[in-house]
Amino acid sequence: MTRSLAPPESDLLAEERRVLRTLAAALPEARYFGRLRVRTSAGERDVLLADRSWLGDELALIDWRTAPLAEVFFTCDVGDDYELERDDRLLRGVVVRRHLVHLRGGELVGIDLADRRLRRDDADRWLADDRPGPRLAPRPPASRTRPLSPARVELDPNQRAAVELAARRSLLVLGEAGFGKTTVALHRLAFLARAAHEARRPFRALMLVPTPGLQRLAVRMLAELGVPRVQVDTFERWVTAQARRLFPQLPRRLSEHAGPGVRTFKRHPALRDILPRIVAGTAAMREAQAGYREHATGLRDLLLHLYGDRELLAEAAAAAPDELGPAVLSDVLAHTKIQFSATTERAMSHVDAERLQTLDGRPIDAGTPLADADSIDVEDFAVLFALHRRFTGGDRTPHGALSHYQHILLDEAQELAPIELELLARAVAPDGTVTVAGDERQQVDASTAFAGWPAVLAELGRDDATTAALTVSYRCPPAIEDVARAVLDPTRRPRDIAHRDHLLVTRHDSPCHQVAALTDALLALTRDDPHVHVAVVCRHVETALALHGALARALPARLVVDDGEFRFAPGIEVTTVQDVKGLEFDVVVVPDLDAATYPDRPDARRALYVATTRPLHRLWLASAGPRSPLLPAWLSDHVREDMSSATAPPSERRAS
Ligand SMILES: Nc1ncnc2c1ncn2[C@@H]1O[C@H](COP(=O)(O)OP(=O)(O)OP(=O)(O)O)[C@@H](O)[C@H]1O
Repeated sequence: MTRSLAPPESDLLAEERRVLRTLAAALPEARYFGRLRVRTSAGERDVLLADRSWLGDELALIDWRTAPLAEVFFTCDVGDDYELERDDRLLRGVVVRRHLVHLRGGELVGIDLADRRLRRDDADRWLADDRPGPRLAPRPPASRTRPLSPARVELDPNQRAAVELAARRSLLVLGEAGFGKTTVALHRLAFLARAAHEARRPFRALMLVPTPGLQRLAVRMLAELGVPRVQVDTFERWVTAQARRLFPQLPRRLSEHAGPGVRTFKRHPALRDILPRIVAGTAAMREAQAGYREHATGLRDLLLHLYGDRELLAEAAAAAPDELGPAVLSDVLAHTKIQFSATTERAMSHVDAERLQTLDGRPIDAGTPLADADSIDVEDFAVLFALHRRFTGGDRTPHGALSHYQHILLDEAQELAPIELELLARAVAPDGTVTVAGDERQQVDASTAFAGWPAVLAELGRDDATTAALTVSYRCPPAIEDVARAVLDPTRRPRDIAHRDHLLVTRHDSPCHQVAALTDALLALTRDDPHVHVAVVCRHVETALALHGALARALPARLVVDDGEFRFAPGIEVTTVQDVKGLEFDVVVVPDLDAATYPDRPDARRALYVATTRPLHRLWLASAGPRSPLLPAWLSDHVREDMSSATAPPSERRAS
């Protein structure tokens, strides 16, 4: 309902205008997002939420991201008592006012109270709307039961045919997100394990997934399916263990500070093309052998010849100039130089070991550019196996042989590089088979150059694999699926925008406004639907860290980045696109749908596709600032705009 302002609301408006005038007089460029008035034993005072701190005679700005009083703003309502610990003192008070403000061109255009918005309309009148902030509709009680575990679902005929394919055949499982690829692949594994058991054949299986989160989920599902003795790992962990066993002389330290170009180069097919040059011996290798150079040609030194030889790198880069530009080569050369320098501990091995630790007990190089000295990259292991194979014709060393499996299941296989697939092909036992599950639309590792499924099968030596294309969607409601498909293909029209409850699209005046809206909406949702599992999925780790810091002041939100420690249970988890591959949640919030985070580029489309295809029930797309061009055009009418972006101030409208 919209109405004129009641007298107390008019008083509040006048008060807010005074605050704004006072601030403008003291700091003409300053802006603020909200006001908190507290009463303490020293009297009442106002603080303004801004993006910096400042203390004036009558007003104080506090940084909304870090100030302790900002926590009071996000966690308390008007009338609430609060207590803050600061410098061993307890600060107590009562919240007297708490509201967000909307400014445009320095003019006040709106004030958001807990249950109302005061706003200036097109004719310059101030009105009050009974409008709470954006809300996610709770799931209907009937759909609150946990979805069936993939281990317990009734397979459809298409899925069953794939699962029960003759045991000697390899399988490629394709389909859009949520069509049951992982489900089919796991059931296939169970089917093969049973068949081997019945035939009294040995059955050793390996399942590789891209993230620790999916690894944990897969382990659970395999236990539910009753499949014993399957090793589930990420490729990185598996290859590290294999390399450590077969090449124990390699450096123990894994690098932590390689530039982004290093991973791209080391996983790129063009790198493989120059390996024969190392096998034949480069000029530098011949000089080393002749004793003119310091380095011998031990296995690891081959990496120095491979990555430290500018001419050889340039030769590889010439084959893929778009992906392996000068920045990539500089990253590789600089990183190689550091990796092959001695650590300070080694260079100063004559000094007492204890004196080579920092005060907090860390190695003296930690946190310095030398931190990666004498280290190896996880990507080097596949390269070393490839070199070793090219030199010796096999995968055996004096320390053992590459492990072999009767079955290898590769989930999310679109992320694997050719040199990794080449190694995995050799890990399949002579009578073994492979299941490959994947979706090229979900390829998000920026260092992978995906060359298509025929190329993947060829690398694995499985051109004869049977392809199962899954066609039934099981995870996302149609309204969400339509959004996800249109993210990939903007010409796709929605089948169904009737189910509005499934979707919420908002744009906020600032990150502070956005955090306030997310906090309020998630608190309301978890109150109405206590068993809901929510993921806030950011594209970048830095955003996840910052947003978690802001949300965790008011909500029991957990941060899950890199370690895959999802609870798979009710709660709120702040995470990244990379971490949620293959997973699903009741509700997904994409909080960074802005133009800088999701520009009109294929990699951004794929990342957004992954994020938008995780929800079982609700999807909230939110942004502060210019909206991403990837938001489907037909959704524009459904965006709930914050004040300033929706209403130009009268002065601007008159001018235009
Ligand atoms: N036949 C089925 N009946 C009911 N539910 C199913 C069926 N097959 C799969 N599901 C459910 O669909 C959801 C998605 O399945 P799954 O994770 O296997 O899909 P996916 O294709 O691997 O997805 P992604 O590409 O996102 O990894 C899961 O909740 C799973 O339990």
